[in-house]
Amino acid sequence: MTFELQAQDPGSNARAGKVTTAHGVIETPIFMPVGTAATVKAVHQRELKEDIQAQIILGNTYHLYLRPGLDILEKAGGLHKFNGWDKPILTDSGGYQVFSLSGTRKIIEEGVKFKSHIDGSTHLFTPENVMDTQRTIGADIIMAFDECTPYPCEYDYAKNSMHRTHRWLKRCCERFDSTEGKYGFDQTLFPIVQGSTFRDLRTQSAEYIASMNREGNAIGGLSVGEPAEMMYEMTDLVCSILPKDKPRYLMGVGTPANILENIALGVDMFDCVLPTRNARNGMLFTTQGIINIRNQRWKDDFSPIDAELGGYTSTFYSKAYLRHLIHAQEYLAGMIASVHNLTFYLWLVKQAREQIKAGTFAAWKNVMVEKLMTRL
Ligand SMILES: CC1(C)O[C@@H]2[C@@H](CO[C@@]3(CNc4nc5cc6c(=O)[nH]c(N)nc6cc5[nH]4)OC(C)(C)O[C@@H]23)O1
Repeated sequence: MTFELQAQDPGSNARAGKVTTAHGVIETPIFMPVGTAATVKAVHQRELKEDIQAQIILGNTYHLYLRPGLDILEKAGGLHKFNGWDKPILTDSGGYQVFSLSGTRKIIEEGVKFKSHIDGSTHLFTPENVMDTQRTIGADIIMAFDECTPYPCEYDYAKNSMHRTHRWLKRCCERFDSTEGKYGFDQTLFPIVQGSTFRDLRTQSAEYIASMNREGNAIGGLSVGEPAEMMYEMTDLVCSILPKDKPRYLMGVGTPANILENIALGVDMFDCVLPTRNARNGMLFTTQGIINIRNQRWKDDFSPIDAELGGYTSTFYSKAYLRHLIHAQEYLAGMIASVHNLTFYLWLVKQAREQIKAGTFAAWKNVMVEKLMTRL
């Protein structure tokens, strides 16, 4: 994987770049639709490619390992073959999902013991077997096995957790660097900065992760309930330490405003379940602001969901029709709303990229953040 820095905004730390992987190019800043269990929920691969114009999607080690399982994924020839997505894929290492999904889990030096949220069976994730699992899934970019420190947490817990994550990272690198891709293409391992909301720990973790000199770096332990200002303070500090010539991936972020603010701080890659999760309950992000389509006021509004955005789904269907589908709990409701919200997120980062290349991002961002927060 390579990263080419193409432009830097004069009024902020925003930058535009190009990541090249075995499955194609990613233009940054980029938003990565979350496709947890081999599917971006309710969205066809064709829509992702043509309407949403997604360039990379996420998969999740925890979910894919439990279902459909590694045997099926290997027989399919990896996740790209299994779900038919032939562009780049990034998989999260599962550490976080073990904490957020599996009720029972136990962290030991070896790794994390947990019970499947599907059938209650017990499993042990270790840095080594999570690397092997991600080799089998076959994502272009894979994440180190880490502990996403919960928020809030005591300083001593955050410090011990960070050091364990650093020891796990060393084991991830050793295992990854001594194995090959299983399907004839190269994969890339990103380490993850932790340190919770403590400046000295974040500095220490960013310095350690930077010293590993991997092809890209991730910022973890954020978007876990901390105030937005704290997220921005930690991101700003970590971005000032991570190398400029490597892509920076801020995990689990976020709202449109969070994304623009973090682009201004120097982040290149984002993922979040918000666009698809909110879509399913009728919360739409539009070029004019946020719409709760369930609201009475859209009952007889036959205008397009978002005429400014473009794209088949947001233009062909009306607000009144989508409101009807949501109230009727029709499957098509989630499908239309998900394609719309993801189209909006990809449109937003594309606009940001254009503004950065034009050198006008900083002022544009401030206007956009205000506008995006408007509740219609
Ligand atoms: C914003 C929103 C709506 O996104 C939802 C829900 C709760 O927050 C999210 C998003 N935040 C988030 N922070 C993360 C940190 C790490 C991390 O430190 N390490 C690794 N390996 N993976 C991570 C994945 C992360 N996702 O995390 C789950 C629980 C996946 O659902 C998401 O609030």
